[in-house]
Amino acid sequence: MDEKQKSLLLKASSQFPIPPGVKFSYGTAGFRADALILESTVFRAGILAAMRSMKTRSMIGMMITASHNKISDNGVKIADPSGGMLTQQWEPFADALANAPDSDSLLRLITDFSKKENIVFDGTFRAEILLGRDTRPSGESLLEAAKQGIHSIVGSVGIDMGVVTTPQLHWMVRARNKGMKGSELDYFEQLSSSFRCIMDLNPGGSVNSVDNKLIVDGSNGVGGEKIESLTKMLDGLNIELRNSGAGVMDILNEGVGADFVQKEKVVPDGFGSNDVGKRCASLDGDADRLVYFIVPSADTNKIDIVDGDKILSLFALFVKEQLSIMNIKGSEYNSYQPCLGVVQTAYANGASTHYLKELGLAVTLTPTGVKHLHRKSEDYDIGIYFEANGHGTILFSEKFLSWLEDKREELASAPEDSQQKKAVLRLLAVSNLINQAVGDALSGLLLVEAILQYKGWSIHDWNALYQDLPSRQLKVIVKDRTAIITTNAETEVLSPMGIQEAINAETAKYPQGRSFMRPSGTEDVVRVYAEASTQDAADSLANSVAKLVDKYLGISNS
Ligand SMILES: CC(=O)N[C@H]1[C@@H](OP(=O)(O)O)O[C@H](CO)[C@@H](O)[C@@H]1O
Ligand SMILES: [Mg+2]
Repeated sequence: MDEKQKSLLLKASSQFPIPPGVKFSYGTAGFRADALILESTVFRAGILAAMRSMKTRSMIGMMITASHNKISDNGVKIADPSGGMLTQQWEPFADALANAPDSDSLLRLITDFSKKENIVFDGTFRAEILLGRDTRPSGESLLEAAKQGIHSIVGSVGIDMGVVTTPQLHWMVRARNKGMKGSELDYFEQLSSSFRCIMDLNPGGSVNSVDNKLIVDGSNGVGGEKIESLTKMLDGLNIELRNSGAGVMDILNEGVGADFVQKEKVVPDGFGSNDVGKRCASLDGDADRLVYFIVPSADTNKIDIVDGDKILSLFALFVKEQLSIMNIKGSEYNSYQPCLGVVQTAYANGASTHYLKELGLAVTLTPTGVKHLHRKSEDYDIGIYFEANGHGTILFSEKFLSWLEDKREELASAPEDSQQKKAVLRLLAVSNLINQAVGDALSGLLLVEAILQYKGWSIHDWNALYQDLPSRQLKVIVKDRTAIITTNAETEVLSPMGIQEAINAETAKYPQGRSFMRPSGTEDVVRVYAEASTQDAADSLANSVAKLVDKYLGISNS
């Protein structure tokens, strides 16, 4: 590194001292904290993004968001060239960078790491970073900090995409690195044209046969604004947007949004007795999560949640159906058997896992966090993953897509009503509609709507695929959650010794009982999950396990 680069880094970083007494960690969802203490972290993440761009010789993404967290929080995540999450191998460097106490130690870290990774700072490569932010007011000043970080590496440029959803930014990075057009308009065009294509292939054409009104809770965030732009380009879908964030009293994620709805299981603000029985959906604050819900009666504020597991089940059912239409016995299609796999975490409702296995699908569990689910899904020709909280997508392998393209050509002259041809065209359209970089509430919503239309199903028909087992989640504050070691996709505890046997003994007391504990990757708590055949039983099992956590690891336990 030459003297010019060194002094640029020293000078710029001295403008962004780290706040005293805070430890930052690039957890499951990037850096996240109160926005007031994040400037130095975002500045340093800008440096990291530029270095990642130099290392990969590709465009990198940087998204400023704290998703479903409170409006006063913010955060930053890096998108790798594929549009996916930053490689885990760089996470320790991200942590070290964010916590370096002063400019000199920061410079030393950068010098050492760049030597190890063979990154040469000679200004010859033009590192490019696509920048996006959600609607949080703190986003603007943090964006400036990010730019300063990027500019402190000679030859690096930041391209500001403005206010976008997290999945939009990831999509743009992926598209641009594939040499395709990657503006917001391109994103909307791709989603709307592939949606139209699937709808046109539906048995009744794009004319809607089921109740087509969908009410969307935009979480008072960026998703609402974007869904309005998208809806303008769509026919065959009637969306009523609520909680758009436009009103003076509308506070991001407060009493609204996918996280609130899925965790609290009560109606979000702006919904009520007039919505009984209607098809409703909630996005989260940065629109990478999607859940549906039904208000079952005017007498309660409770809702029936149609969560990520049910979205996964609907997608899996649809894809499986298309594969079996293509795979007519005795036809040439038998020669290649595409492998369809589904990926969940331990939080998936047991009834969903049972349903998917009954469908004959390969179901795998991974640890919590979409990076784990995403990576596992890449093992399949078609890998579908979802977290129960509504983050998920469908991944198509290059091999499978080129096989589908060949089939399309072969069937070009087949009659318009050829079922095989339609199935091929549908799956190709799904691969264009669904965001293959990360889970995306907008593209997920369009696919749900298109499939419901295809099947002629109401939200009630969909919800009846299986009935969720009653479940309960609790948080327990412990002395040191890093003392916990889990295994088997976090379903079992290895350390502290003895606790797993105690959990097993509790769980065995309950019909259809299942429970586990794990340290959260985003909060300083231990999460306890339990399910059983009745709500009372699930509550009681969760409480017993929480007591065990407290006994073995609690604050009072010295
Ligand atoms: C039970 C639960 O919902 N956990 C969430 C939560 O992780 P924790 O490690 O459980 O804090 O935040 C993650 C990031 O948003 C998300 O991927 C995950 O599903
Ligand atoms: Mg989110």
